[in-house]
Parts: sequence; C-alpha cells; structure tokens
Amino acid sequence: MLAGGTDRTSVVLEWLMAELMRNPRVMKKVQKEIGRVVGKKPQIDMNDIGRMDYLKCIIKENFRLHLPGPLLVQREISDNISIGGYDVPAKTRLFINAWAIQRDPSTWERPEEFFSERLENNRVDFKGYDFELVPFGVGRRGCPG
Ligand code: HEM
Repeated sequence: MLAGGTDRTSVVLEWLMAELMRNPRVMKKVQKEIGRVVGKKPQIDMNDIGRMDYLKCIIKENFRLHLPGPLLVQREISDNISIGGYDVPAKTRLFINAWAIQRDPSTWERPEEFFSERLENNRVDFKGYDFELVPFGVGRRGCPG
C-alpha cells in the first residue's frame, strides 16, 4: 500500500514530466486542451478532467512505456498447462513481463516512441481487460489502488 501510494505514483509522474519535456509537441497539445476545457476558471475540477481526452491519452502512453511494476506479482500455476507450445507443470512460478508486452512490436507500431495519438479513439485501457496494456496488472492480484 505504501509503495503503491508513494513510490509508484511519484515514479509515473516523474516519467510523465520527462516525456513532456522531451516531446514539446505533446506538451503544447495538452496545454491547449487544458486551456480550452478550463478557460478562465481559477481551478480545475473532476468534471473538467473527464473532458480532457488527450490528457488521458498521454497518461496511458506514459503507463505503456514507463510502468513502475514491470514484472507484476509472481503467480503460481495451479494446473498443468500448455502455452505457446510449452508444457508448464502445476506449481510453476510465473513472471509476467508486462514491460515486454507493452513494447511488443507485433501489437504496438514503433513501440519505443512516445506517441500518444495511438491511443486516440482506441478502446484499449489499463483497467485489466485489455492484455496489451497492463500497468496495474490483471485478475485477482491486480492493483486495488
Ligand atoms: C501509479 C500507481 C500504481 C501503479 C502503476 C500500480 C501498479 C501495480 C501493479 C502492477 C501491481 C501488481 C498487479 C498484478 O500482479 O496483477 C500492483 C499491486 C498492488 N497495488 Fe498498486 N499500483 C499503483 C498504485 C497503488 C496505490 C495508490 C495503492 C494503494 C493505496 C496500491 C496498492 C496495491 C496493492 C495492495 C497491491 C497488491 C495486490 C495483491 O497482491 O493482491 N497501488 N500495483
């Protein structure tokens, strides 16, 4: 809980700031969106954030490239299974390499690039149902935070 609420959150935000500095085009685009949605109001509220579609794209793209828990939590397989041509016996400990999944070139075009537009009008989300983007893990051991 402590690591989730402090370390993971701050690491993700630091990466997002770094990506915005490295990609001035993206920075300008999101600043423009924020200006358009908030206007002259002194404070941003939750309803405003709901209307910032590009902001959501850059947050997702940042999670894709810079996930703070790259190997997820270890699992133990309960039954003998066959996966990708390999027979894996019950009780094997399994690491899920989410870092590799999220940079897989067969799913993501130019995977090393911070290109938030790839997530515009794209149903893929990080809620644990789309297995190509799993920064919070999946299933019963998925992040509750
Ligand atoms: C940017 C923020 C965060 C990220 C990227 C993140 C990511 C993750 C990941 C990848 C896992 C492993 C999931 C799996 O193996 O399927 C996890 C587990 C967990 N997270 Fe987070 N987390 C974040 C924030 C938080 C916060 C704010 C809390 C609580 C206040 C939290 C509490 C937990 C707990 C308790 C687990 C263990 C769940 C279990 O083993 O059953 N996390 N998190």
